[in-house]
Amino acid sequence: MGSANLSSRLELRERRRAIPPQARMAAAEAVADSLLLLAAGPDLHVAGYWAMDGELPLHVWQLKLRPNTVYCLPVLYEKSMQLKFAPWRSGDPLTTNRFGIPEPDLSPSSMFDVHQMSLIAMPLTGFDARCHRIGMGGGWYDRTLAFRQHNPAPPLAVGIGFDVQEVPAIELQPWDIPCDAIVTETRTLLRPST
Ligand SMILES: Nc1nc2c(c(=O)[nH]1)N(C=O)[C@@H](CNc1ccc(C(=O)N[C@@H](CCC(=O)O)C(=O)O)cc1)CN2
Ligand SMILES: Nc1ncnc2c1ncn2[C@@H]1O[C@H](COP(=O)(O)OP(=O)(O)OP(=O)(O)O)[C@@H](O)[C@H]1O
Repeated sequence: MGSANLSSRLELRERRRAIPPQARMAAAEAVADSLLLLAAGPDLHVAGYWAMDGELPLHVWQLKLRPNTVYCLPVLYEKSMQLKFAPWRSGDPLTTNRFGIPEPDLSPSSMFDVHQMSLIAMPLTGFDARCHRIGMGGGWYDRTLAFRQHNPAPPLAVGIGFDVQEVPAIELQPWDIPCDAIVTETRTLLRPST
């Protein structure tokens, strides 16, 4: 996750939680429209997340997706310590993972591998103008997207966060996978090409 230490990660999570409900709802609307512009093709598989701990909610985006786009949630696949992606629609059964986050209740064989995804929206704890990200510290997205170190998109890796989560500069660690884009309630940042 770069140079941010534990206390700044906690501080950034605190900032995220402090967003008032109305601003949070408005942000969910704005981010939905920006995400729809980023992934516009037919028959897409896209991944969101079940927002918790003040994360920017993606339910508006999910509701606005084209009918042939498959919305998925991340699932912890302990065998490889990577994420798989499971299709989920409102009403489908859920279970909870070891962090207490809801996951679709499906067998791993019905889940999608990262290579089958077109776009993965990742919750940010912090980000900088170069599209470097700080996550929750588990390394789940970094391990899952490690092949992107040497391969182009897809999947497009899109960080989602509020403007207040921006920090001056995040130093990349060798395993860090930068975002291709970061979407906030006011902006879409595209990663500089160098
Ligand atoms: N909504 C959401 N889903 C997600 C993530 C996420 O950050 N947000 N993940 C992103 O990687 C993955 C899960 N990784 C996670 C890693 C750490 C913690 C976490 O809350 N750690 C707590 C300690 C929780 C505990 O052990 O009981 C903490 O640091 O306070 C959560 C998720 C996949 N799904
Ligand atoms: N490709 C990888 N191979 C092996 N271990 C990795 C890899 N990527 C990350 N890790 C491990 O994960 C740990 C946490 O990484 P980091 O602090 O960057 O997480 P994060 O990016 O904030 O979390 P997340 O990716 O879940 O949002 C690292 O210390 C590292 O040990």
